[in-house]
Amino acid sequence: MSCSPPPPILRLHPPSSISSFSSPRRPHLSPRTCPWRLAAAREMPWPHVLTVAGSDSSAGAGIQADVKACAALGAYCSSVITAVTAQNTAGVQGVHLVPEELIREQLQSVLSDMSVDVVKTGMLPSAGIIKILCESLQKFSVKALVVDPVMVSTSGDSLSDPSTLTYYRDELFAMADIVTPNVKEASKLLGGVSLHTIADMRDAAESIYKFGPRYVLVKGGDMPDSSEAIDVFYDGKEFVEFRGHRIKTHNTHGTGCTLASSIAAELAKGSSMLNAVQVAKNFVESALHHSKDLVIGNGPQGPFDHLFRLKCPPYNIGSERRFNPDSLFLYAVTDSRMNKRWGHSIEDAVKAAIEGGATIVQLREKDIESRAFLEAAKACMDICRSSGVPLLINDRVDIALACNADGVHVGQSDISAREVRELLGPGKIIGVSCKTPAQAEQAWRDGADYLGCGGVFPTTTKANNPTLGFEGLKAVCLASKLPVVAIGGINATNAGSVMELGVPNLKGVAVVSALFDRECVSTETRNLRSILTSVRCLA
Ligand SMILES: Cc1ncc(COP(=O)(O)OP(=O)(O)O)c(N)n1
Ligand SMILES: Cc1ncsc1CCOP(=O)(O)O
Ligand SMILES: [Mg+2]
Repeated sequence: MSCSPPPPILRLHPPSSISSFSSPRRPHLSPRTCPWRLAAAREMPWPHVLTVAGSDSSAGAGIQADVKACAALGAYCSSVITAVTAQNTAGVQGVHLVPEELIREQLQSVLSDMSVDVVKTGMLPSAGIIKILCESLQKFSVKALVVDPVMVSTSGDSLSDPSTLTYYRDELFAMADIVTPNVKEASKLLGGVSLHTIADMRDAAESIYKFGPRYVLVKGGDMPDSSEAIDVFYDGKEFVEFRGHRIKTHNTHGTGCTLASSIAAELAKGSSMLNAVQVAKNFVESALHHSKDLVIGNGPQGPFDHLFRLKCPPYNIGSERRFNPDSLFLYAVTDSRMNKRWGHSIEDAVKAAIEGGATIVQLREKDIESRAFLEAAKACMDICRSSGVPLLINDRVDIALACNADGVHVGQSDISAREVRELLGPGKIIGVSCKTPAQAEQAWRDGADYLGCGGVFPTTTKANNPTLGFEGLKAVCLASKLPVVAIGGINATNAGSVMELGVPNLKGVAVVSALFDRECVSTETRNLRSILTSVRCLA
């Protein structure tokens, strides 16, 4: 690892340059002085995040992003403003620090009165401000502390004094539940090491963990040359890689603040840390995807729309896991007969497929009793959640409900997609097998998220299944706006030719025997993935 050059230092106006407005002092409210408010809080508690951060005049990042993200995820967000920045889509033009006494006062006002669940920190520009925050956190206990060590803006401008480094490392991190540096911030925290690989990110997470937080998330969104945005999560024992799709957009201003405040919102709602990070990643990815074409400002980096769900079809509102059609890229569909043949458990087979790069998994277990199926499905859900890979259940809505799977895949002779939607609710993924344009039209009307189309080639995995060939596949794709995954007889020899059809809504291939009727599932999956990736790169 080599050292990277320091970012440019921006002028930070000293606190003395700000005139502080003095108002007549009123006592801080407490349940004792205001008992009727405690009764109201008991009736309807609202998950509450307090953000301690800087104001961003362009409203893409900072306090403004935190308030919008929490609102979108259903948490109340109060704010303690540490600095006022002048910035736009071109960068940061100025920074004024709020006087320390007023920061202390804001903290006291909110924490003494408002039953804060989680504190999330953003821009903490001076060592004095970090000290005041630590004192307040010692005085008022909260459920969790999320520290986003904002030091450099995405435009490369410095947002904190170098003296804060020691206070972050020695004081604040020890109180934090999670610390969420990006690679530049991780590098700064660790004295300038440069991070180029996932292995470097793991090392950095381990080193930052030693400063005392319970969890570390090193964000890899800035790592170059990858179709995936990989974040490394570390709990002191194990690493989890959160893989997201890299959205092609210039509207990324405020992603770090949004991710951290979304984690805080989910924790305030009662999530586990791993689940909070997963929901936050999905939320940011969806917001970026929905804001790809926004034009706000003339600079190189625009804001995105935190409230994108207000514009989504009703069945998507409130869903925690939005379906990303790109996840159909390499769809692994299990088969217990094949697993038995090779002595694999369902869990081991799913683990191996994910290790090899499967982007979505379906449990298609035709010969298994319900109780055993549910046990396996629950174990597979844990495996898939911790890798950020969606898990669907074939045919069995009851099993999907019982294990809280991400969705269900049904065919023409199964329960209809409309009824599945009724049962599963708005946030789940529903796939429907279609062989004709008329079936594709019906699936869309019924609220399906994607179509499975095949058999494209002859297969022995599914009996009496007519072969459609490329013509049948293309006819279904062209008849629908829904994303399509091709299935049936697809293997390493012919997968490339399927993707080379170049139909825009054909998003990937679903495969059973070429992955699972094999000794080494991870090797077969890895091989197929690299074939698909090379076709995509050429397209
Ligand atoms: C991705 C995908 N596409 C198609 C199918 C086939 O579903 P169906 O027609 O219901 O047949 P069975 O799989 O239930 O035998 C699928 N499972 N997955
Ligand atoms: C479930 C299904 N639906 C259409 S073809 C098929 C079987 C695909 O299995 P394989 O990938 O082994 O050909
Ligand atoms: Mg079926």
